[in-house]
Amino acid sequence: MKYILASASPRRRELLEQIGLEFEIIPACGEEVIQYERPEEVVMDLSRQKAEEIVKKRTEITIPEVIIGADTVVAYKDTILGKPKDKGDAYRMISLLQGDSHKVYTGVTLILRSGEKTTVHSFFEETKVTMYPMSEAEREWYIDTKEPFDKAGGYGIQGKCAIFIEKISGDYNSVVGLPVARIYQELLKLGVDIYGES
Ligand SMILES: Cc1cn([C@H]2C[C@H](O)[C@@H](COP(=O)(O)OP(=O)(O)OP(=O)(O)O)O2)c(=O)[nH]c1=O
Repeated sequence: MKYILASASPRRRELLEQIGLEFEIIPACGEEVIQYERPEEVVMDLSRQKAEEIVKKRTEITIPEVIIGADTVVAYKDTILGKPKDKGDAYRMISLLQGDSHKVYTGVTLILRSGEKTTVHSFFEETKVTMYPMSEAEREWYIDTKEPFDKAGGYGIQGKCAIFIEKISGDYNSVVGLPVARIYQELLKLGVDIYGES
């Protein structure tokens, strides 16, 4: 089985490396078109768009393959937060999230291709994250670390923002960008055992 990660995210790459999977990276570069309101639908749909873009690029396949697409957003009350566009946007996001709880959604689409058969399987993980209150000076300091800019919700739980995380409920790796345990379980359901392969 060949595994392809349809992502340019270094965090997703590191998480797949961490579990010992051998895989190729083919980032999806198409524009993400949001057409849903509920965060779980948004992330599943965007993850499918990313994985399907790679399927279209690979018309001739010689061995069975699994393509993995993923997308992460932060939801605070009715607001969905993607990546901040600029410093002001990052400040707005971190101000919204500090001193309260929010949810992080990561959607994953696995596309299994073997012979003539293609199986598309999407799912999502929801993780609740609670942040301590942050003073204005702390928010400014955090934005100056530049960490917020390529991350949904404008923070990285795995970086300096860790000092502001009071608690989480759910999968930590999903917040970082890829729920590897759930992916393993879902692959098993599809009949793919990444460690049992000969
Ligand atoms: C909330 C949070 C998000 N993130 C990251 C994970 C994702 O990389 C990013 C959300 O953006 P995404 O659009 O999901 O992914 P991406 O653009 O980085 O990569 P690609 O589309 O090529 O797969 O935010 C963290 O690293 N830490 C966090 O705590």
